[in-house]
Amino acid sequence: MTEQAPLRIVVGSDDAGLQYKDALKKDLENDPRVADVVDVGVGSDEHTAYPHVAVNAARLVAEGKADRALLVCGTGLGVAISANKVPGIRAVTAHDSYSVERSILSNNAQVLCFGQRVVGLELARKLAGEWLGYHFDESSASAEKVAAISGYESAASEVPGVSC
Ligand SMILES: O=C[C@H](O)[C@H](O)COP(=O)(O)O
Repeated sequence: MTEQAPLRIVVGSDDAGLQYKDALKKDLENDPRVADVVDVGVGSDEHTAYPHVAVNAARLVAEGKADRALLVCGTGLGVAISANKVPGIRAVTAHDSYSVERSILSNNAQVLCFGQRVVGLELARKLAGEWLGYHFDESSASAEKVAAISGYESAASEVPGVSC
């Protein structure tokens, strides 16, 4: 297996995901597979709504300033929907081991989202640890399908009013 470069990770949450975000951040900071952790908020006593935090995090990934983002809100849904508005970003919500694995190996998703009101903290920590161990294989059969997603994205931005 090829040696993987340590990952640069962005973490973010709204106030509903703050406790998990801080716990996961601590784990990531202590993980040798992680080179750097950037926290885009929220901090305690901060109430920025999830779309702003998620888009800020996703933009760092899209701009190449980070490799992946780990986002938390109440359900993990709002942060994923918001992050997916950033061109080039594939964000998923996943609360089970198989989906977390496939989010990387099938979908090359750069953004993983958890719901603090949905999944237990220890499971979220375990899943985040597993997530770090997966890397997309550009020579796999999945690569063509991921490229097709990107193709639809550029087609939609080039053709005004496209509906399919
Ligand atoms: O998806 C949204 C999140 O769960 C958020 O934390 C809570 O959003 P709400 O306050 O609009 O329910």
